[in-house]
Amino acid sequence: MEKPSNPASQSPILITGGGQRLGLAAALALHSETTPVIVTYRNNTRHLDQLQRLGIQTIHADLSTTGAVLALVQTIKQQYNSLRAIIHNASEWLSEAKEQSESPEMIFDRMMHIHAKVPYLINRQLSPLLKQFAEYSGDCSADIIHMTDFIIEKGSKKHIAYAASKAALHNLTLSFAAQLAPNIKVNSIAPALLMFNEHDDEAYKQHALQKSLMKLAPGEQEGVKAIRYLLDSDYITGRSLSIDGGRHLA
Ligand SMILES: NC(=O)C1=CN([C@@H]2O[C@H](COP(=O)(O)OP(=O)(O)OC[C@H]3O[C@@H](n4cnc5c(N)ncnc54)[C@H](OP(=O)(O)O)[C@@H]3O)[C@@H](O)[C@H]2O)C=CC1
Ligand SMILES: Nc1nc2c(c(=O)[nH]1)N=C([C@H](O)[C@@H](O)CO)CN2
Repeated sequence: MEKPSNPASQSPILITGGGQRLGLAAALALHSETTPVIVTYRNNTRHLDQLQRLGIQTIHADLSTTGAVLALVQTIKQQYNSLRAIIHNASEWLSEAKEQSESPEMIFDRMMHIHAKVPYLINRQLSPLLKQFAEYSGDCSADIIHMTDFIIEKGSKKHIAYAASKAALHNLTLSFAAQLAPNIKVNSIAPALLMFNEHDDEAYKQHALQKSLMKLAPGEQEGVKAIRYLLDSDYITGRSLSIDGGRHLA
């Protein structure tokens, strides 16, 4: 693929893990002629056709190895001079409490890898492309957004490594924000419950809903609104945007 000749107007937003749920909704909401979206996906989902029909570039990338992360970075660098934003959305919610859960070593490594090492490597490798966007566009900064979680503030008995790895991701927000300013803003979005998973039963749902003041599962559009808010801002960097229904007060 040839690199675009008018880079400022064609600097894409890269979303990791965009084949379903929040990543998918963000890709559909943000993709436009002037700011195209690139989505990475691990497993094929029924939504990939829809993304491709809309002109959204889909790149297969199972990011569970360092080699695969570096291969993704190479693919992006070969095709683009600049990027408008990177949204680190790819995630797994592994629990130590499940009966047939993997070994603690495996859980810890997988959580730290996908939530901390992958964003760290991608940010280091691709920040020059984000900086390039800021330079082309004159007065706009580029963005890095880390999807974290409400529980980085209090930990989690059932998702210990997940919580630690999301806390590490928020710490990356602080370091990269300082390192990459003023060309690139770097922020976290920290949701509590956004949406349930298919296998969640009614008892779990009721229990989870009671944890916030708003008693809602607001859905992926609440995440999309937070992403838009940060992309639109000129002044927010090194911060965490909480979307948690007041869970800290419940
Ligand atoms: N949903 C919620 O209520 C909450 C979500 N969040 C955070 O918000 C973000 C979006 O949430 P949600 O949409 O539920 O996320 P999902 O659990 O649906 O995961 C998003 C994507 O990450 C991909 N992924 C996971 N591991 C890898 C890997 N090793 N390599 C490549 N891709 C991978 C998955 O791919 P595949 O389709 O192949 O599995 C999946 O499509 C996440 O970061 C999540 O932690 C935080 C708090 C609450
Ligand atoms: N990658 C994911 N992370 C999280 C999920 C999820 O489905 N995928 N779900 C949650 C829960 O909704 C939780 O916030 C409330 O039960 C957390 N993280």
